[in-house]
Amino acid sequence: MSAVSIHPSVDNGIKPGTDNFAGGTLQCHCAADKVEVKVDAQTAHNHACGCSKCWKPEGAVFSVVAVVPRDKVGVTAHEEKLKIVDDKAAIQRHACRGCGVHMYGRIENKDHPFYGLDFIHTELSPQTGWSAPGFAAFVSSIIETGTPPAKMDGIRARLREIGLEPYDCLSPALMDAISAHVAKAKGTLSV
Ligand SMILES: N[C@@H](CCC(=O)N[C@@H](CS)C(=O)NCC(=O)O)C(=O)O
Ligand SMILES: [Zn+2]
Ligand SMILES: [Zn+2]
Repeated sequence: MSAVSIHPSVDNGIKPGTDNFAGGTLQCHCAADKVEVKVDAQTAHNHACGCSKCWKPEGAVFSVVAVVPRDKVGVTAHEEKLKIVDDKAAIQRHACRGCGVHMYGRIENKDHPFYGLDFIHTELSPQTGWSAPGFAAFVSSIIETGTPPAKMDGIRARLREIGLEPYDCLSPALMDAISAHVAKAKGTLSV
């Protein structure tokens, strides 16, 4: 039996990012009039996401998604093709009307723990050197998009094998950052 497929960019091994990499462009999948986004920064917290809302390439079970400061992200071509997938979601995903690819996800709520960061998929970039994914988030959520629960043990084992520790929410470091943000707002944060 062939190995469980997670996402084409990690199924054959994960390539580390390049030191001093400073960004590049993202292009949608349209054959012509591609939406193009310029990102003037290396990504952080790159990870596989199993949630139903993040964009995945055809056939992939997981999305691969990272963050960059929002002021480092700009649309450089065919912005008119973009639409917000769900303007009620915390992350407003700007998708191409032509091909459906999500070009960037933006948080407009200034009180959100991740306000200031945009979510991007670096597989849309012709450049190499972007940071590599380091963990898998929202793993149990793949059941919501059709993965049989009986396959979950095998999928978690495969994620560990390729170095992506599986979590059913975010990684401990990010969950701690969220709780610290909440504690600070409540005045209960200890240092
Ligand atoms: N089980 C849900 C989880 C959705 C979810 O909470 N996704 C996370 C990871 S991207 C999130 O932060 N979502 C905020 C948003 O989509 O605005 C699903 O699969 O739809
Ligand atoms: Zn497109
Ligand atoms: Zn997600």
